[in-house]
Amino acid sequence: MTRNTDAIETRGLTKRFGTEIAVDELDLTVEHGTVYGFLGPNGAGKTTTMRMLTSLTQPTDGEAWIDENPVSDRDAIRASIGYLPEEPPVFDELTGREQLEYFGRLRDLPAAELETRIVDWLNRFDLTDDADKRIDDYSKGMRQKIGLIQALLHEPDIVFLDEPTSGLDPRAARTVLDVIADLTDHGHTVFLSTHILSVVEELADVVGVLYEGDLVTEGSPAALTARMEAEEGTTLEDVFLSVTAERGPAAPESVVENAGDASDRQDGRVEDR
Ligand SMILES: Nc1ncnc2c1ncn2[C@@H]1O[C@H](COP(=O)(O)OP(=O)(O)OP(=O)(O)O)[C@@H](O)[C@H]1O
Repeated sequence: MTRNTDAIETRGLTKRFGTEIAVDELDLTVEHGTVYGFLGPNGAGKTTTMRMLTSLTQPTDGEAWIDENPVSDRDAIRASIGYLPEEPPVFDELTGREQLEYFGRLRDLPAAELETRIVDWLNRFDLTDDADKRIDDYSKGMRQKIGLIQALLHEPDIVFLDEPTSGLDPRAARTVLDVIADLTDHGHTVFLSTHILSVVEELADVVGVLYEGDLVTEGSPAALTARMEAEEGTTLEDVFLSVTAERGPAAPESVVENAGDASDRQDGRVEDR
């Protein structure tokens, strides 16, 4: 893929629910063919951001583009994106295979091609033997696998994954990580939200940490850990705990103002925005 535009761009993207600000003037740029690891504590605004980027909820303010198309233009971005939300959107009364066939038809995939892809994906996720069972008889992990296949079936340029390894056994989780690596090898972009930091450490080109709707730090995993001063063995978990530490009276404004410079680190906190 040789395009000059970014896969995802947001400027001042904001979502309010009543008086609560879930996402606060978010500026993000995600390049094509990369994995963006989107971290943050519970309630930080990650899902809300992904729902705005996939056109499932409208921003209160600001703008966002997928591959140069504004997210408000749902038809324009539909073919380019795949989304695995926290709860996979599946019909309990269908079998796994029927669910994927239904979804593939919605995406206008030619019948023969659709069948080939379904067989391949079911096989890859070890679901072939259960493909003709109703989804309401599936385990959480099996539903998750169907949701993930559904997000990838139409081979979208940009994939949004919310906790993709949730409920998966170690072998299936490894398959997911391999799939994500394959996607970027083929020029696709992955926007990945997870609480499993080892996944991000392994896969992400860039990590952004959201805290109370603000992007409090961003960089490659190596750069973020290096920024925590030259402490041997600093992990992404240390960075996460540092930048998402409760903001209270003991956290002076200057920490935020001087952000980005490890020498300005105070109270064990590092912020670059
Ligand atoms: N539909 C809604 N109505 C009201 N408030 C909402 C709604 N959706 C989200 N929120 C609020 O917005 C904030 C961000 O929620 P969001 O689900 O985006 O967080 P998250 O980072 O995805 O959290 P988690 O890691 O727990 O999934 C929270 O305070 C949440 O209560």
